[in-house]
Amino acid sequence: MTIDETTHMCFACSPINPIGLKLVFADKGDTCVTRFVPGPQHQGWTGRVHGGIVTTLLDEAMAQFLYRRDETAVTAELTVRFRIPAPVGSELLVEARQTGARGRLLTLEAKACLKDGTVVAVAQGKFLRVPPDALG
Ligand SMILES: CCCCCCCC(=O)SCCNC(=O)CCNC(=O)[C@H](O)C(C)(C)COP(=O)(O)OP(=O)(O)OC[C@H]1O[C@@H](n2cnc3c(N)ncnc32)[C@H](O)[C@@H]1OP(=O)(O)O
Repeated sequence: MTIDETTHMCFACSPINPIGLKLVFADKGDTCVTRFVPGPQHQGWTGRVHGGIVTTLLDEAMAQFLYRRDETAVTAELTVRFRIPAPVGSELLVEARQTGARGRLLTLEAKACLKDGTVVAVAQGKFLRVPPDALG
């Protein structure tokens, strides 16, 4: 399945969604990676990035890992551990990798780090394969 870059409006990765994060991904070894600098519009408590935004980064990195490997799958379950507050204005490095596959169930993990390597949050994701036409 290939996404039409000119029309898709994914909040996380569309280049044309006006309020989206506009994430750009790359494969690095056995991981899928992206970088994001959260702005003041992404905060929850003052100065801290909203946990939902951090979760979106982690979820999308895992989803992109699969998409880039021709898997059509959706997030079925997601667990996030927020280790430290993510400061507004500091670049986050996000990477995802696959940890398993059994039938339709694919398991992945992702982490978001500051530039110095400090881990901000980690996630475990379960994704279920669906038919390509289920994703429009
Ligand atoms: C390019 C990137 C694009 C961006 C994408 C970003 C990622 C996303 O946001 S995806 C959107 C968010 N997620 C969704 O919308 C998913 C919503 N949920 C669904 O569509 C369905 O519940 C779906 C497809 C996950 C499962 O439904 P369905 O296909 O009917 O399967 P279902 O019958 O419930 O389960 C099938 C099997 O999987 C198992 N299963 C289902 N969920 C889980 C789970 N969380 N953990 C373990 N097993 C599970 C079931 O137990 C069942 O096992 P078995 O066959 O042995 O009985």
